[in-house]
Amino acid sequence: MVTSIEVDNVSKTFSRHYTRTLQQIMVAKAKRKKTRDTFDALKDVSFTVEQGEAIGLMGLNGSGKSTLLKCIMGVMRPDEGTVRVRGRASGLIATGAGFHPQMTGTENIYMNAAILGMTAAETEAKFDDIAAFADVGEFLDTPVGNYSSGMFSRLGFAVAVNVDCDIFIADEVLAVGDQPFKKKCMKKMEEVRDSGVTLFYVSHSAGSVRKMCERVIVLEKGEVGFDGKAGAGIRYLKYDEDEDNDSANANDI
Ligand SMILES: Nc1ncnc2c1ncn2[C@@H]1O[C@H](COP(=O)(O)OP(=O)(O)OP(=O)(O)O)[C@@H](O)[C@H]1O
Repeated sequence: MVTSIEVDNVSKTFSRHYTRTLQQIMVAKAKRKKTRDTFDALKDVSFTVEQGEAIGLMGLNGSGKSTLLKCIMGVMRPDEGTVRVRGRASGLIATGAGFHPQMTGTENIYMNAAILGMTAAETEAKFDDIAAFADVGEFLDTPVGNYSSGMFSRLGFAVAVNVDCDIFIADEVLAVGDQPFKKKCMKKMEEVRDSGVTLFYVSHSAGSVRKMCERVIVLEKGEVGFDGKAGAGIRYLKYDEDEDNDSANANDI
């Protein structure tokens, strides 16, 4: 077994501001109220992932999933602890992240691919596949600032999934796509997973996590609450009650 990701005692603290203007700060200070404080988005998170594992990262809103994935992707540094990643990581952390609104879809494909570590020649070779997967038609030649959120998601996923990578991260990428696109993404992610790439899949859909992942990590207020078999993780979260609703979608996608 080859270790793909090693997250070791990772903590990340953010500032929380209660005031925005100088006047508000003065008033708050006069009233001896706090103007800001800090909170821990990640607290002492540790786990190891073997190459080829498919992990469902789950947890309530604000539990720290995106923060953790940003640390794994290397776009954010933990305040404490270390993240070691073997190989190239690709994926989507937020819809539209890394896109420039005034550049066209085509230009953004090249820029986004470069950010994800692809050379211009690699992007050139994969361009037709990327464009076909995104399937945004003539919008490819218009500035992405005019795209709908679903179209952003299509373009971002199409680039990310065409990067030759060792780790693929999909954070809520399917939240804004339409049903045919979700189906296509799930099929593509299954292919990626089956090719031996390590997969991190963030979703609130128990059905799709069960379908995609053998292991689930649950974050609770920035801490690892559960790490084990997918079914047990979903039961731990008590998401099973929603399974009927959810599985309709999951079967669709
Ligand atoms: N750059 C930042 N500055 C300040 N606070 C932040 C920043 N990024 C995230 N947070 C906060 O950190 C906490 C964890 O956020 P994060 O986006 O990691 O949660 P999440 O589990 O991905 O949530 P969701 O399911 O809603 O996407 C939240 O309270 C969020 O407001």
